[in-house]
Amino acid sequence: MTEPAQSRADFEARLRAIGAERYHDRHPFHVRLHGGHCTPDEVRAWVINRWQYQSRIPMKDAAFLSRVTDPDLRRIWRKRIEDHDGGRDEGGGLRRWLALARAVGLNPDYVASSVGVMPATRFAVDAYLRFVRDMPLLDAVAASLTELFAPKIHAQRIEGLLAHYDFADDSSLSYFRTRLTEAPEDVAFGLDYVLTHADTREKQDAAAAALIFKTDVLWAQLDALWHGYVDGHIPPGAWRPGEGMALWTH
Ligand SMILES: O=C(O)c1cc(C(=O)O)c2c(n1)C(=O)C(=O)c1cc(C(=O)O)[nH]c1-2
Repeated sequence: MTEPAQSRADFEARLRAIGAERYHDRHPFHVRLHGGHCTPDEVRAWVINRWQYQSRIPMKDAAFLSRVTDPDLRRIWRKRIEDHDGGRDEGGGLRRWLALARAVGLNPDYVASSVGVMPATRFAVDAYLRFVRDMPLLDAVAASLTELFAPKIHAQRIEGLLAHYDFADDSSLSYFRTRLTEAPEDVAFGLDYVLTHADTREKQDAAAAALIFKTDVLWAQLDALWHGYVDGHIPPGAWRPGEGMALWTH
């Protein structure tokens, strides 16, 4: 027998509890990064691998849009692609991420090529893209709700990086500052969508499972980073310190 649906408030509390327990702000790599304990090469490895996630986000949002029949939903959702891609002249989040790459001494063209990304990162990011392409739209929106917890980690990151690393300044960290205003708008819509459309216990369970899946996508990327660059087990083909550096730093 299926259980009755949870109330809106209880279901929201359930989703938030998933973040409190499983979001990647609790991962030891982020504690190390924000606490100033990463070596410059560990920071570079993070920037290179995280590019894979950033660069696929607009592709997963395009996959989502390609399945939406409601023009109102498409109109709201397409902002996400615009935030990351921006206009031809000013660019968007992706270009801001490459400014961070340059600030940590990497050649942005090397980072943008994704050549040095670890296999585990590719698999995790690809799993997210496929999930959004293949699963019910409600689950796909629910998976994006990790962004509920992102403003906190972005604020911690700005503070931690500014306090501990020479490369950190307003321009190199502009990606995170911009997300502080972009993400809350997206997530307010996404949360309302999920709370409204998950109107049976079965759909609520599926949405909660989607959010857990997404926290795993994020966590697994940092596990791989730790294994590769803190413990020193760099997989074949992945970036090795010294590769992909800018010819000059500023
Ligand atoms: O720095 C982070 O910890 C972090 C996490 C997440 C997230 O929770 O998925 C996103 C972002 N940043 C981010 O910048 C971003 O644009 C973004 C989009 C999405 C998504 O699932 O659509 N998540 C995230």
